[in-house]
Amino acid sequence: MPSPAPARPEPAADAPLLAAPLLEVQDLAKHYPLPGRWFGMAAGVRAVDGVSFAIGRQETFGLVGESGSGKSTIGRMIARLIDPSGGRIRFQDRDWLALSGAALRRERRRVQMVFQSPYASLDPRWRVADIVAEPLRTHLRLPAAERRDRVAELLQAVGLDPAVADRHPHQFSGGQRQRIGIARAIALEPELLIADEPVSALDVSVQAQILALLQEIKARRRLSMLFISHDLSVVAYLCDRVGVLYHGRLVELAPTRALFDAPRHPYTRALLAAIPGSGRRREAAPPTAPAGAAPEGCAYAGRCPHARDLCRGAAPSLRPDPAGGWVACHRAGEI
Ligand SMILES: Nc1ncnc2c1ncn2[C@@H]1O[C@H](COP(=O)(O)OP(=O)(O)OP(=O)(O)O)[C@@H](O)[C@H]1O
Repeated sequence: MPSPAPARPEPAADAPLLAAPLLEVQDLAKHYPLPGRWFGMAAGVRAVDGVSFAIGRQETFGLVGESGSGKSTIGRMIARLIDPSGGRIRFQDRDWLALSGAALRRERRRVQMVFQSPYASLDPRWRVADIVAEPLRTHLRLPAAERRDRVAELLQAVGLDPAVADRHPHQFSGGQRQRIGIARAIALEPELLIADEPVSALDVSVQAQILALLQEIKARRRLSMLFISHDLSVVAYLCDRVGVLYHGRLVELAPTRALFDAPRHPYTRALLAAIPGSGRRREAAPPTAPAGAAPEGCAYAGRCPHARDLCRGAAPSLRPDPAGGWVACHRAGEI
């Protein structure tokens, strides 16, 4: 018999949503069964587990967490590249998960992704012009001459000379390739850009340039952005608010400044302390997200210096914090 899913805490009724958001994610989940086992949820990986947040118009929302915490899975579910196991996504007040077939193909242009690796995400056989023009051809069916003009415009918008349109990706540096990826992502004038670790494969020297480009494009085109990163210092530069993920769950969500000035969750504190030169005292071992099924209690209890029996027995839900953010910690009020 497949084992039943263990009881999960209900999300707080007043989960961190906004008055008139562009995107609203509620109780989102993605569970993967472990290979060779019965498909009982308890036996699988809870890659994402009951995540709720919203992104406002022209807001940049950061999702931060260690490798394996579920960041990319959330981004890919919002972009409709993979289907959730549960939960709801509303985009512009519409049921985003109800879209299928032609309607999905038509609507998904509103949400576009910039991927981590500018090496893997660009087909080496294609010319830059074809890479950037591809969404224009398939979604808008623009005639060739208009496509050429539009490609030139897009290359300029990302700081590239339109004369490079005839070259192939291998003729560019990593930073330039990421610019090409950004040009392709904005070609259809999306309303939400999902940037999944867009600078982590790049040399440190070019990371700042790409972040500045994303910031400029976001402001000029009045986009909203979901910015995914394992690096809190990068998130601090770009994001208005930040959600901290641990083991598939949001453990803290707050305006960026508040999160950095007064982190509430012990995991957020550990992440901040791990930033070189942060001057923060380390409270626990460097944070790494454990693989496998979450324990019944708080997933962070095993490495949390503040954990008590309560933390090991029941998972805390995300609750509003008097300081203005949201935190999922039984002891947030005491520590
Ligand atoms: N197709 C899949 N089948 C099984 N497990 C998966 C699959 N995709 C992701 N996972 C698991 O889901 C969890 C979350 O993965 P995800 O890639 O979303 O994390 P992440 O925070 O983006 O990490 P990274 O930065 O390393 O990509 C991980 O434990 C991962 O192994």
